[in-house]
Amino acid sequence: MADLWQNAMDHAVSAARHAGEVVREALRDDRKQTVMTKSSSVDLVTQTDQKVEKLIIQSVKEKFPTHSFIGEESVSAGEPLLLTDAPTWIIDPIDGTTNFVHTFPFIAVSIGFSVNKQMEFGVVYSCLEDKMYTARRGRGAFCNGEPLQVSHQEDINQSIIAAEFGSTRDAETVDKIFISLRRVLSLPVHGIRGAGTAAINMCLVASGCVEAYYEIGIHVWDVAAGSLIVSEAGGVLLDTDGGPADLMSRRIVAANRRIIAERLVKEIETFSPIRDDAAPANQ
Ligand SMILES: O=P([O-])([O-])O[C@@H]1[C@H](O)[C@H](O)[C@@H](O)[C@H](O)[C@H]1O
Ligand SMILES: [Mg+2]
Ligand SMILES: [Mg+2]
Repeated sequence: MADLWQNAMDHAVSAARHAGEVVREALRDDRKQTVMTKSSSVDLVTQTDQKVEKLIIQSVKEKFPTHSFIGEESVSAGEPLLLTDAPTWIIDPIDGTTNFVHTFPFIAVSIGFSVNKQMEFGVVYSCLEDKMYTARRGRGAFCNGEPLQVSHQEDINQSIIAAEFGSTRDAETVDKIFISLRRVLSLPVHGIRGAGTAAINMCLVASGCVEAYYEIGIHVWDVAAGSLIVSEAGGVLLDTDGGPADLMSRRIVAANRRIIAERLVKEIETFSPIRDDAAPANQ
C-alpha cells in the first residue's frame, strides 16, 4: 500500500494549480472584488475565496466521494469544523486574502490531507511566484520538485523570525502581540518578517529562508499543509506554550531546530483563542 494516497496527492497538486489560475485571473480582472468581512472588520473574504473552495471541493468529491472536508469558507458558511479519523481534506482556498485584496504579491492555496488525524500530505501553491510546495509523510518536502531543507542555524541571534498580526484587533490581544514582537526583536534577532500568509511563512521555514515562524490565532486550514512541509524539510513544530503542536489549538511555532523553537517560546506572550474544535459554527 506504499502509494495509497499518491492519487489523492496528485489530485491536490492539480487542484491547487487550477485554483492558482483562478486567483491570477481574478487579479487580472478589472472589476473590483466585492470584499466581505467575517470574524472582524479586518477578517476579509471575497467571492474568489468562495469560488476557489467550491471548485476544489467539487473536484475532490468527484474523485474521492467518501472523503471528508474542512474548508475555511465552508466552515464560515456553517459547515462543522470536525477532524475525524476519516481521510479529510483541509482547505484554505486563499491564504492571504488581505494580500489578495490589496494585490500584495504573496497568496497561497493550501491543501492538507489527514488520515487518522495524522497529516499524510500537504500542498501549498504560492500562486504569484508559481511555487508548488509539496510534502508527503516520510518522503520529504519539495518546491517545484526540488528537495527542501530547513536552515542549519542554531543561534537565534543569527536568525530571521516570521510573525503575523492576525485579524484580532482588541487592545488586550494587540498588546500581547506587541509584547512578543518587542521581546523577540530585542533578543536581538537579525530581523522579523511576515509574508501575510501562514502557509507561505511555513514554506519559508521549510526552505531555510527564515529560521522560525510563530502565530497565535491561525486556524487549522492555515497550517495543516504547511506543518507537514516544515516537518518533512527537517523542521520542528511546537505550540506557543512549549507543548507539542496541536493543529486545533490555533497556536503554532514552526522552526528549523528545536533549540530555536524553544528559545522563541520563552519570548512569546502566549494566550488561548477559542480552539478550532470548540468553536461554534459561523466563526
Ligand atoms: O484568512 P486567510 O487569508 O486565509 O489566512 C490568514 C493568513 O494566513 C494570515 O497570514 C494570518 O495572519 C491569519 O491569521 C490568517 O487567518
Ligand atoms: Mg488562511
Ligand atoms: Mg483563506
